[in-house]
Amino acid sequence: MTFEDYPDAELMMFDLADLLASELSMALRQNDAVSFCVPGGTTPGPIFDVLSGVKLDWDRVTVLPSDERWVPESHERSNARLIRQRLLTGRAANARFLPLYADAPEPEAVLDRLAAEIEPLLPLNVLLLGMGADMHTASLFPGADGLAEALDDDAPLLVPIRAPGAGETRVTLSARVLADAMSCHVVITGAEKRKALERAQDLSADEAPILSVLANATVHWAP
Ligand SMILES: O=C1O[C@H](COP(=O)(O)O)[C@@H](O)[C@H](O)[C@H]1O
Repeated sequence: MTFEDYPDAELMMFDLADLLASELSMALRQNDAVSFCVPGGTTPGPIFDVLSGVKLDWDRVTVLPSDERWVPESHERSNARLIRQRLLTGRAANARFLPLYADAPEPEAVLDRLAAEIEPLLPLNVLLLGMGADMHTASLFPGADGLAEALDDDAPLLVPIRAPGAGETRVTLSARVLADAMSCHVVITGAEKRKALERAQDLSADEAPILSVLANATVHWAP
């Protein structure tokens, strides 16, 4: 793991957006089509705001969430909603979006169809992740029903997750899909998450699922 700390969050968001834009640009020079996987939650909005205005061949980029809350896009907790509102606007409106939600009461009914759409995008070219203070990343929650399957080396691409701390049912890209990304960045803010990241080093991936992606990741932290 590489750790980058920044004096303040605003600076970090700009620098990280710039870094992601260069990685996307380099990937677009080497590939006809590029995948860009991004988190939801409360942290990445400012990065999306910057990236949405960057000049890139967005029409050759497929954006997909790292995980999704099983709610329609009209719901305020939908990760797709955040991504559409903050990233897929301005210049980035030309990107293709692959949602991880489909209109079904439970994800199991549509998982195979969603996974078939993800498969051609792998390995992910550029991956941005968040982390919760409970050491979850994407929707790999400690103690979740579905976590063991999602952490397995032979896991399916997409796994349903149900966890007390997660609110609604989730789907998440499995740990192996995230860990295989060509470039992985984790963005976190605040003292609580920094302590959680330090604590994770002494735990197992079951207890601290963030560990499953850290080997090849750069963690970006600001107070
Ligand atoms: O529930 C989620 O949480 C993580 C972390 O979110 P944050 O609000 O603490 O930044 C996020 O990365 C993930 O995509 C989301 O579904």
